[in-house]
Amino acid sequence: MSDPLKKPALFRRACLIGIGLIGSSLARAIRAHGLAETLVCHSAADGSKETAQKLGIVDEVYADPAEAVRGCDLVILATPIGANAALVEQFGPALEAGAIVTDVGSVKMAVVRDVSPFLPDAVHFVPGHPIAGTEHSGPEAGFAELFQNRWCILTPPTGTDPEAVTKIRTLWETIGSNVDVMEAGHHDQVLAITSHLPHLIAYTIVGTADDLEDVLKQEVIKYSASGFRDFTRIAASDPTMWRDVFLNNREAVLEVLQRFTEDLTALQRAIRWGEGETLHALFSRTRQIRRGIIEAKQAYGSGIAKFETQ
Ligand SMILES: NC(=O)c1ccc[n+]([C@@H]2O[C@H](COP(=O)([O-])OP(=O)(O)OC[C@H]3O[C@@H](n4cnc5c(N)ncnc54)[C@H](O)[C@@H]3O)[C@@H](O)[C@H]2O)c1
Ligand SMILES: O=C(O)C(=O)C[C@]1(C(=O)O)C=C[C@@H](O)C=C1
Repeated sequence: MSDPLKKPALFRRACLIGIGLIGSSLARAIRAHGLAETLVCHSAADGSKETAQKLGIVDEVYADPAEAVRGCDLVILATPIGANAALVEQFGPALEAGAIVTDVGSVKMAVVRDVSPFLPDAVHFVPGHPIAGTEHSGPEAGFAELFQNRWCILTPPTGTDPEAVTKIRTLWETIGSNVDVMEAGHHDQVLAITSHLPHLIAYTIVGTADDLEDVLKQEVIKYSASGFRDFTRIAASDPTMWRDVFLNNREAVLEVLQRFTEDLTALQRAIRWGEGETLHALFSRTRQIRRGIIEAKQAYGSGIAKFETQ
């Protein structure tokens, strides 16, 4: 018999579209906090959904996305952003009135552009982006604690039902995230410099090292227990996900890349002409910035600083 005193779950039936690193971490966290009575998923025919079922992190798996979302009051898109439009076109007509659709994509303007046209009027769309991840992919790489003490940014378009936004905020806060709400275009500009450009630099530097002559390449591998190793971790991130990020945040990335290239050229000049003061002044400024970030993270109680200062 069901317990009459038991609080109902935040969602009756939730569906994950995509059950890789982020989708499976969410599935585990939703399960751990009892946020959905039933949890189902659809994913590409790459073995993800079968693995998720074997891991016991979802109740049901579906090969057809429209079948997966039927009867759900929450649908979470956790696929590479280039896959969104075709998927929502398929499952949009099967969504029930009042359902909330959200996502975890690393770019927000393009997601709103791709998803909104295929959603029925009676469905609420609350785009989201957890600022948490690793270089690993797939359902086995996920873990329930991934979002603890991390930011999640929501970018609801003007006019979005406030109750739907509150429910998605509650979902993220329950699994341990700090939530901020901002406009999608602003999100894309901020993430272009804090996440997308660093990944582009990591992909470039590792590619450049790999293009060196054989002897040098051996040394790179041998001595990579230093700063270079951190770049190789980032450069191991999922190629499909990151291709889609750069293709879908083109303007903002090109803008910061332009400024970065100018600053790099100025540094190149300072090195060429022996301008030690210029170099010292920049390095002192950036050292202060790093210390400020660590202090701010400690103030927010984030676990990030703990790992980064080791
Ligand atoms: N990896 C990160 O660090 C990170 C962090 C925050 C947000 N994100 C965002 O999360 C999303 C998922 O990234 P991830 O790291 O979990 O990737 P992942 O590769 O680990 O998982 C992707 C999942 O999507 C499924 N998929 C791919 N194409 C599909 C299609 N056409 N139809 C149905 N399913 C499909 C795959 O089967 C897999 O289950 C991306 O939009 C990414 O921008 C990633
Ligand atoms: O820690 C990592 O591996 C990440 O790259 C995570 C990271 C980031 O750049 O901070 C990557 C992409 C996201 O959209 C959000 C988080």
